[in-house]
Amino acid sequence: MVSIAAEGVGVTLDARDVVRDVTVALAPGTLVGVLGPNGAGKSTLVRALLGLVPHAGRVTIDGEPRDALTRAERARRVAYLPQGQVLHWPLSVRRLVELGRLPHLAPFSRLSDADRRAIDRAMARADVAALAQRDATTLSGGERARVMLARALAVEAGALIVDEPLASLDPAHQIEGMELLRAEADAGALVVAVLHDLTLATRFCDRVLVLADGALATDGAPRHVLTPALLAEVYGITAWFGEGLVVPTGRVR
Ligand SMILES: Nc1ncnc2c1ncn2[C@@H]1O[C@H](COP(=O)(O)OP(=O)(O)OP(=O)(O)O)[C@@H](O)[C@H]1O
Repeated sequence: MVSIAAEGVGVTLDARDVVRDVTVALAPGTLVGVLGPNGAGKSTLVRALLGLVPHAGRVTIDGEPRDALTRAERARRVAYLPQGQVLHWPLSVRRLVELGRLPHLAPFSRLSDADRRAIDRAMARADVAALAQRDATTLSGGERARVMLARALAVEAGALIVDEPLASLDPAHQIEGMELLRAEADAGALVVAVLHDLTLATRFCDRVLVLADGALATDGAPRHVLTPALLAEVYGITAWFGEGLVVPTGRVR
């Protein structure tokens, strides 16, 4: 069980405040969507939580200051799938997913049976077992996205932070991806997912943080906070709401 809390987190890049004074407490067993328009600061916020970008304010993991944990300890507690990763080396898919076990390995040690089982589980859950021997640089965008998700799952961390994990996935794999994140949360993990799809966020997330211009515009259960007024204000769109669907229908003039 892993919890993450941010207090007054702010990020300034090129003299611009791209994340502004964000305070949130993220509990184990929840699937939290991070929403907001392009450039709102979603990726930068999750990178700040992970300590990958210098920031103002405080971040704690399980109540301990994040920076008091070693890099390996952080990596074992919080797995991260960055946005749009590019692969440079011709590794097999299996080898790539194996990299997810690195935080668990002592220097120069080999994978244990437990590591291999974790890799098998992650590959099965992300539906990439059939790709195991493929050169990862030859995968389609959607296949690559699922392999990267498998690598993050292979960590078997208590918290999983995924940045646009559904990008390039076909509709069936998008739903499967969200079901998988939901199952992780139901099994006790804290899952934080940067998302663009309002319907999937509404259907699967317990809570959404909506960012606008770097600041939290709202934070709560999607069905309560994703209102026509909020979508107009934050995204500049109109939307049709019904049966758990939120379908953008036009732009606010
Ligand atoms: N290294 C950087 N230097 C300067 N500005 C940056 C840097 N990285 C990001 N930004 C800017 O910070 C803002 C927030 O970027 P971020 O990637 O966090 O947005 P986002 O909400 O994740 O967007 P998207 O939905 O397009 O992925 C953007 O305006 C971006 O151009």
